[in-house]
Amino acid sequence: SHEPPAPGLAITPAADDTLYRALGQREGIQSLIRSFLYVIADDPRIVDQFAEAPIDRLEEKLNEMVCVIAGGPCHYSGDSMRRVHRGKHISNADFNALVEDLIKAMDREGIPFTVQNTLLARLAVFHGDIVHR
Ligand code: HEM
Repeated sequence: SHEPPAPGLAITPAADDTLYRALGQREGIQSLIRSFLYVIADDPRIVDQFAEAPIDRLEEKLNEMVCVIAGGPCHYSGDSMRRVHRGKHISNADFNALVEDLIKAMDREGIPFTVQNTLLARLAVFHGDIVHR
């Protein structure tokens, strides 16, 4: 019999809420995630990989995840990054495309460069749980 796979990196709260406030709290994050999903929907490099994804759930879980890692008063109720992306054969190119889409969405939302980089750094730690799983 097999052991269940390790869940991967936990989605843990930030030490303080600086990033959460810089992103415009719950409303700012909601607006960002909405823009992000529109940019992905318009990206021929990766949109097909989301064809069967439950978009309402994805939107909710992305909101929760970004809120938590930004230090906001939220709870992440989704699955681990390793579990949710397992078997999807996501490549580095896919990952980079998604990061570019997030940057485009952050630009549209008027999020300053330094704030963008802080969020990207906190998401980058999940690369190993998402790519080639
Ligand atoms: C930093 C990068 C990423 C983050 C933070 C992220 C985050 C998430 C989250 C929070 C969910 C929802 C989890 C749940 O429903 O419990 C999800 C689902 C999903 N992600 Fe990602 N993701 C990333 C990269 C990618 C990439 C590069 C792809 C493919 C190009 C991808 C494809 C998907 C798909 C298809 C789902 C839906 C899974 C399903 O329920 O069928 N993700 N992701």
